[in-house]
Amino acid sequence: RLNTWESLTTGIAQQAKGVIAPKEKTPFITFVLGGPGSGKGTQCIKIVETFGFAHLSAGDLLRREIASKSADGAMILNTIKEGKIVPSQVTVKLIQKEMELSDNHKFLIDGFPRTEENRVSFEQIIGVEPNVVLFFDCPEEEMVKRVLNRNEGRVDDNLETIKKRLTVFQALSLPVINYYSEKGKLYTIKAIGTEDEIFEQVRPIFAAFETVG
Ligand SMILES: Nc1ncnc2c1ncn2[C@@H]1O[C@H](COP(=O)(O)OP(=O)(O)OP(=O)(O)O)[C@@H](O)[C@H]1O
Ligand SMILES: Nc1ccn([C@@H]2O[C@H](COP(=O)(O)O)[C@@H](O)[C@H]2O)c(=O)n1
Ligand SMILES: [Mg+2]
Repeated sequence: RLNTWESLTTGIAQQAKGVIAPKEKTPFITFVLGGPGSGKGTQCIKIVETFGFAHLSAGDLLRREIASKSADGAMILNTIKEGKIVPSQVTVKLIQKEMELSDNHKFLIDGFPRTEENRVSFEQIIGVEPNVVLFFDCPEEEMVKRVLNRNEGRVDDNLETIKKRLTVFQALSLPVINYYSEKGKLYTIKAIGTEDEIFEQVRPIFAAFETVG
């Protein structure tokens, strides 16, 4: 059985949808990592505006599942309330669907992979590795302050859940960050200062890839 990218590039997924042309361009995948409130989503908006990526936020896709009252919705809601990680199969399928529907070949995958299990599952199902991994490195105190001020009505933006999310980040997400560091794919951003100051650290990373082609 072909993985997602093999079927996209051979045109099988498109033909099934009634679209004839296969995807012509090699995918360019960026994983966007960092603790809760480190500014991933905020910087992704700027990257999309400047470099024309498609933004896929794993958290947003999961929240959309809850809102649509899908079969997994209740399980996802409970998991997010607890600050835990949703089974990889569920999250990767949501990302897969968005990638297949997109006309873009440049993807910013925000808040994923959160665990080694997420990472391996993506490699197996999607069949590609990231080109770039961004890590927004932010002090815990600042992350807590930002999340508590976010005011978007998220069920996990309260002190109790934030503490759990920080523990999960340390225990399960840092190993993923270390993995990509060892592979030479990690770009660490000092995620303090104004949004614009932080973006000035991000910009040259993608600018360098633009000139390479
Ligand atoms: N540089 C910054 N300085 C101060 N506040 C910021 C900065 N960047 C983002 N924020 C604010 O901090 C909050 C969290 O930012 P954002 O939602 O981008 O974080 P995130 O990493 O996506 O978090 P989560 O993992 O919880 O989704 C938002 O209210 C955002 O407006
Ligand atoms: N790969 C992921 C990403 C997110 N979750 C769950 O969603 C919560 C919110 O995610 P944000 O990226 O918007 O902060 C997160 O705390 C997890 O509960 C997940 O399970 N797997
Ligand atoms: Mg976010």
